[in-house]
Amino acid sequence: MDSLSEKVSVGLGTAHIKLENLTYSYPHSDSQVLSDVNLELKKGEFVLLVGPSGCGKSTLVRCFNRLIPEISGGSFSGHVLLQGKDLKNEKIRKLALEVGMVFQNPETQLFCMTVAEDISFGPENLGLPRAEILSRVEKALKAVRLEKLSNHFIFTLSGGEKQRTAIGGNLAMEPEILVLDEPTSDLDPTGTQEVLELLKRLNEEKQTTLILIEHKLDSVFEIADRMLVMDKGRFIFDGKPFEILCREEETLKRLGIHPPQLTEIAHLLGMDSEASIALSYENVLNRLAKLLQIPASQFESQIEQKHETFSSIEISSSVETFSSIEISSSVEISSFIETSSSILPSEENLPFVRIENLSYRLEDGSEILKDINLDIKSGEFLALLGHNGAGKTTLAGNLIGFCRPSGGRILLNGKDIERYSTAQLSKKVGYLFQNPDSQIFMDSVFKEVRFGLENMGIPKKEIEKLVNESLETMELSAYKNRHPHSLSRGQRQRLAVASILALEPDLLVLDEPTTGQDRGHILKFLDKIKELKKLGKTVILITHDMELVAEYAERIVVMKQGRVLLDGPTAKVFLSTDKLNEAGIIPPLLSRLCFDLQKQGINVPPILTVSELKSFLRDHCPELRD
Ligand SMILES: Nc1ncnc2c1ncn2[C@@H]1O[C@H](COP(=O)(O)OP(=O)(O)OP(=O)(O)O)[C@@H](O)[C@H]1O
Ligand SMILES: Nc1ncnc2c1ncn2[C@@H]1O[C@H](COP(=O)(O)OP(=O)(O)OP(=O)(O)O)[C@@H](O)[C@H]1O
Repeated sequence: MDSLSEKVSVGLGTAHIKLENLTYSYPHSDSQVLSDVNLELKKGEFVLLVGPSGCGKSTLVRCFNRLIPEISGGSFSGHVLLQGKDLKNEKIRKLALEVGMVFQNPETQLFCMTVAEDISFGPENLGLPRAEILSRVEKALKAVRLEKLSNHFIFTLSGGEKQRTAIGGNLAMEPEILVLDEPTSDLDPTGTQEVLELLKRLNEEKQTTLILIEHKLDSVFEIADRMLVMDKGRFIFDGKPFEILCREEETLKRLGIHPPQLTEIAHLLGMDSEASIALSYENVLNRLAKLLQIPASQFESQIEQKHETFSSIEISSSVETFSSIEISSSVEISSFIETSSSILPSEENLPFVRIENLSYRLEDGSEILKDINLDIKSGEFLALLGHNGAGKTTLAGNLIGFCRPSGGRILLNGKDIERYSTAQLSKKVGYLFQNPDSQIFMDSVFKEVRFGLENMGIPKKEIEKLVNESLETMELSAYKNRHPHSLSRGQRQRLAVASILALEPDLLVLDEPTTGQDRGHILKFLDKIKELKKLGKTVILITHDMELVAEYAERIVVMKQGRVLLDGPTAKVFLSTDKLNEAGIIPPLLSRLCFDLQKQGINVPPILTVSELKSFLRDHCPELRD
């Protein structure tokens, strides 16, 4: 046992969960996914499990209820003990009642017809009295805000609504141990905050032992007691989250695990070395306010500069927009438009995409999309945001011709999309499904990427080259002969992205493409998308990750209950906090800081990224220059 494993295995009293020398390989595979893992978790601990995509996190937690090796097969050695009891003779059915598990893909665990039936399934299996079952279901529905959808059919739910149902089902079981594998990946920011607060309460009030796997550390590092970092099937760090994040920043970044913005900013301000100051939003805000007591005049020129760049994006819809923003063209954006318009000649000078009075109704008459009007230019990078169930995926479905509008129309290059054949449309528009498993269907990684290209009539040699390039970009070359379903969730997501990227369509509609990815892979992938944008490709990114929106999108469209609520340049939209709140969106940390500084009369320009903050502070705070 190495020194780190020794440290990890030290615990007090009887461990709630104990792993002894756990080693595991999947069937038909020589490589060990878990290598001699030792761990003790105490009752009531709240543990954050992080690590790069494919390092073995999901594999590890599946050993806690014997899904591995019972269901998966493979070569397993070592022991898993639950309160001292070795699980090797336990039945999965029984363990499922003791160890709750929210899986990465909610669809794998929802099997009843309606939301309420699914949530009551667990308590019914516990043999509880009817009144207790009903009370638990009611509480769980409330906790995950699904009261209004309790009788809805599971298959009609949006991605986030399914994730909420899966979490609700586990809450209703009230297990002593709850494992959550990226439970908030499909939730809107408000939903994410609610679920995390709920977990914290569960942990404090019921002493539930929690193991939370997350790639996005911003909201979770403050609430967990302990952080375990995995790489290549073993633990490499174990300790208090904030300490690890500060002490091991370089190693973590190399692994693709990026520190939360709050710790990055605290580091920038030198606060991490001051033991007397707790790391909190308020303390960071106060420190910035103190540093930035600068006369307003110094900022005016900067604000103007920012607005010039922002104003380059035309605001098109009839919905509420930011009238204060002038509409003119910036050099950078207009050059994209020139490039793209020479590639994609548009009829009658129309924008690349025009959505006119679009509505979409279900058979029962309920209106999912209401009077949507949007113009999207070639080369724009637009983020489509909104609460779970707002209608984002439905709008995407209309754009790609999966759903037929009930009213209005969509023009692509000036031509109604109904006049395109499916083949023509699929060459122009690439759609990445919210759930990668909905689009993966070949039996090897290579064939999966090749499939779309073959249908485009490209010569064989050229296809091979394009497939290899695409796999290389998404760091999947090592897996090219593997069956896609033997990949980790993050790897499958990257495969789905690789298949779309290889086709280089004019319009890329990416429905939550970053789910299940570590930060390192996300940034590489979005940098690639940025390159495509420079070639005039248009990008619509549906996401709940506001930091990425701040970093990459020029324009934001916010939807609320089937309508467009806001439409404008990124920095401006993020300062519209009240409206965003209505749509379940919490602006990224830096926008919130700017907003709160402005409220204190400090005239900062809208800052969206840590590097923008860095250069701003370098210019205005001489004491921070080193
Ligand atoms: N059924 C399988 N057969 C073979 N290899 C598998 C199988 N399932 C997973 N693997 C491999 O095991 C490794 C660990 O996968 P796992 O799902 O545990 O990773 P992870 O850390 O949870 O990743 P992510 O963050 O992407 O979800 C990956 O390299 C994956 O390709
Ligand atoms: N066939 C259907 N029957 C009933 N309701 C439906 C159907 N299809 C979609 N809906 C409802 O329409 C609403 C919009 O769904 P959509 O998937 O477009 O939302 P979304 O904004 O993409 O959500 P998320 O962020 O959770 O993915 C949801 O409330 C969903 O339950």
